[in-house]
Amino acid sequence: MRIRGLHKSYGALQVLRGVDLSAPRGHVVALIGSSGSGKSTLLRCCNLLEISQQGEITIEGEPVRWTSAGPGRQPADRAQVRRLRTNLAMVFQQFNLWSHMTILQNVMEAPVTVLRQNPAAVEARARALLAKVGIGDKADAWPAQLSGGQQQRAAIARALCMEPRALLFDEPTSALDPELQQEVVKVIKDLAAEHRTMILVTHDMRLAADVSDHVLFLHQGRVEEEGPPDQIFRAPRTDRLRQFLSATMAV
Ligand SMILES: Nc1ncnc2c1ncn2[C@@H]1O[C@H](COP(=O)(O)OP(=O)(O)OP(=O)(O)O)[C@@H](O)[C@H]1O
Repeated sequence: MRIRGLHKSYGALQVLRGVDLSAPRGHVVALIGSSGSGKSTLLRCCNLLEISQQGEITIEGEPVRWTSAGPGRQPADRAQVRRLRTNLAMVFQQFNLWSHMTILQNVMEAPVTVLRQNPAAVEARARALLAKVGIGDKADAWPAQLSGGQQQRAAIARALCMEPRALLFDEPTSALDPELQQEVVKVIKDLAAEHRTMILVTHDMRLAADVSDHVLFLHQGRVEEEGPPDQIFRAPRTDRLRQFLSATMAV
């Protein structure tokens, strides 16, 4: 995925002000920055959940086509949007599992109804993914019967079941108690070790340092500094990043 010169405003509020981002295949990119710096907005613009007003988005070599070049632009091709969204699975802070479906049904739902894949094949894949994230025994449970960490792992299995080209994580551990965060962190680390393409918004600097190949530090809608995690976390170049890290690490 490649983004060039992305701008996004909500009314008079300029949230993204010319952001570039590259997430080559097999790489993990972490987005860090203080609250309100535009991290989630950038992630949501990547998969067109939010529509940016300016800039280019290219996914798997395919540029998004727009109706016009102006601020009122919309994606021009609905089929393209569906295809691109299918290729970019998103994991949210609040899990967003469907409460009226079992865990297995949650994981199977999109591949069966959206991709129209064979239910028996999807079920086998879903069960394998639930086992992979360590909740193979919870297939027939309801979401409310699971801990937050188990629900988030189910949400990750659901994203993986779409066999996406890239995974987008929006603060996947923020809603969890510290002891439950670790089980989700382990799953994300395992996925990073498999060289999956991932973009990860996180407040957890240790997670960002452990799993990412590249880190973007956003400040007021701009990329203030970027680089490999060693540089970002051990040898920050800008005062803003130094201040951000010392404030974050002090918490
Ligand atoms: N739908 C929206 N309508 C209006 N303003 C919005 C909307 N979504 C986000 N914003 C504003 O855009 C700015 C950036 O928000 P965003 O959620 O992208 O920041 P963030 O860096 O992810 O913050 P956090 O770490 O707190 O989640 C904030 O000022 C926020 O209030």
